Amino acid sequence: MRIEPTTLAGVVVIIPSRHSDDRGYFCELFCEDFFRSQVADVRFVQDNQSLCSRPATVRGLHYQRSPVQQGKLVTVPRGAIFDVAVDLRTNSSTFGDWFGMVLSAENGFQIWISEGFAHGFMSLEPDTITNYKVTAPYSASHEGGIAWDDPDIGIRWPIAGPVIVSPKDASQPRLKEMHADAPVHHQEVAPCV
Ligand SMILES: Cc1cn([C@H]2C[C@H](O)[C@@H](COP(=O)(O)OP(=O)(O)O[C@H]3O[C@@H](C)C(=O)[C@@H](O)[C@H]3O)O2)c(=O)[nH]c1=O
Repeated sequence: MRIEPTTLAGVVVIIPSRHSDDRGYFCELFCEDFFRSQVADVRFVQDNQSLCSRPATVRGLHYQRSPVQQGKLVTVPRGAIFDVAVDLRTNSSTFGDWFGMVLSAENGFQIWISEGFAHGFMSLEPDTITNYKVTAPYSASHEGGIAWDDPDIGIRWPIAGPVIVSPKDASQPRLKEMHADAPVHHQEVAPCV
C-alpha cells in the first residue's frame, strides 16, 4: 500500500498493492493499523455504497456539520468516478480549493478525505459503484451541501454537458452563501501525510 499527498493537506491518495497471478489479483483494501499509523488516526463507523446507473451522474458536494463531521475513505469496485474534495476549513490557506482525480475499478486508487471537506463525484461509466467508509454516522439534520457547479470553486468535471443530479443537489447553495454555522473548522486528527 502506497500513500501520495495531494495539493490539499488532509486529502491523500492511497494505492493498494495488487498481488497478481494467473487467477487475477489479491489486494488489501483497508488495514486499520496501516491506516491509523500512516494516514490518519481515526476510526470508521459506517460503510456506504452507491450505484450510479448512468455516466455523468453527480452526487454532492456534501458534508456534515459538527459534531458529526465525517472523514471518508472512497473506493470504486466497479466502473469509474471523478472524485472531488473541496476545502471548507475556514482557517485553511486552501479554503475553497478543490482536488479531483479518477478512481476506478481498474486503477484501484482510493482517496482519504478528512473532516473539513465537502465531497462529491461524477460517474464516468455505466453502473458505477462507489464504496466509502465514514468516521461518523449519518445524520440528516447535520447535512450540508454546496453546488457542484459553483463557479467560485470551478471544478473541472470531466464530462461537459447535462448531468444527472438529485433534486437536492440541483438546488444546493454556493460556497459564498454557505450558512454561517456551516464552515467546518479543521480539527487535527494526526494526519501523517
Ligand atoms: C448519506 C446517507 C443517505 N441515506 C439516505 C438518505 C436518502 O433517503 C438516501 C439518499 O441520500 P442522498 O441523496 O444524500 O445520497 P447521496 O447523494 O449519494 O449522498 C452521498 O453523496 C456523497 C457525495 C457523499 O459524500 C456521501 O457522504 C453522501 O452525502 O439515502 C442514509 O440512509 N444514510 C446515509 O449515510
